[in-house]
Amino acid sequence: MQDKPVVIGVAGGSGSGKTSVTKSICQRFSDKTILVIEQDYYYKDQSHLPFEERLETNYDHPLAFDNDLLIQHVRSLLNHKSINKPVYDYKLHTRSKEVIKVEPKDVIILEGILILEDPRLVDLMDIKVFVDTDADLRILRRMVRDIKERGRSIDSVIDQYLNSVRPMHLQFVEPTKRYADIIIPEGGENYVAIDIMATKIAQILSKSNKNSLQKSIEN
Ligand SMILES: Nc1ncnc2c1ncn2[C@@H]1O[C@H](COP(=O)(O)OP(=O)(O)O)[C@@H](O)[C@H]1O
Ligand SMILES: Nc1ccn([C@@H]2O[C@H](COP(=O)(O)O)[C@@H](O)[C@H]2O)c(=O)n1
Repeated sequence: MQDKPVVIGVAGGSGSGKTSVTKSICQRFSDKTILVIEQDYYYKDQSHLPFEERLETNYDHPLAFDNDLLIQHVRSLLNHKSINKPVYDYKLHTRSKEVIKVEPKDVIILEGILILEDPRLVDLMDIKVFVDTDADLRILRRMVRDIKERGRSIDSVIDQYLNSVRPMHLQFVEPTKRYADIIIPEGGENYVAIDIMATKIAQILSKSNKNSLQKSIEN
C-alpha cells in the first residue's frame, strides 16, 4: 500500500450520475484499489424519531449529515486504520443497526451531494470532481430511481423535489462547483471524462509506487 491514500471527492446534484461515474471509475481498477465512502451513509441517525417525523427531515441541507463522523473516518483511513462504515436505509430514513468494517485502500472516493460543501472535507481531498447534469434530467432520473429502489411514490418525489431538493441544490450544492478541479457534464456515460479520471488515478498510483520502491532501495 502507498504512503497516503489518494482522496477524491465526487459531488453533484441528486440524480446527476455521481454513483454511476464512481462505479465506472472503480471498474477500471482491481477491487483492492478503490474504497467508496457514500456521504449518504453518514446522514444523522434518526432511529430515536418516529417514522412520521423522519419524513419531515430536510435531507438536502448540510445539517442533515454527520460530517464529524465522516471526517473522523476519513482521517482513520488516511492513517491506515479500518473503520466501521454506517449503512443507510432510504426506506426507513435512518441508519441501519449494522455497520460494515472496511479496510483502507490506495484510493478513497468520497461521494455525495454536499461532499464539497464542508471545507474540512475539501481539505482532505487530492482531487475534486463535480458531476454536472441539467435539472430536468436529474429529476427524471431521480423519479425513476426513487420509485424503483427507495420505496417512494410519484407524489412524494415531486413534493420533496419542490420543497427541499431544488431549493437546497441552488443554495448549497450548485455553489460547490467552484471548488471542483474537474467538472463532468452528464455523468455516468461520459466515458471520455471517466477515462481521464482513471488515467490520472493510475498515474498517481504508479508515481507513488515508484517512490516507495525508490525509498526501499535507498534504505
Ligand atoms: N447518463 C445517464 N443516462 C441515463 N441514466 C443515467 C445516466 N447516469 C445515471 N443514470 C441513472 O440515473 C439514476 C441516478 O444516477 P446515479 O448515478 O445514482 O446519480 P447520483 O448518485 O448522482 O444520485 C440511476 O438510476 C442511474 O442508473
Ligand atoms: N432518507 C433520505 C435520505 C436522502 N434522501 C435524498 O437522497 C438524495 C441524495 O442521494 P443521491 O444518491 O440522489 O445523490 C438527497 O437529495 C436526498 O433528498 C432521501 O430522499 N431520503
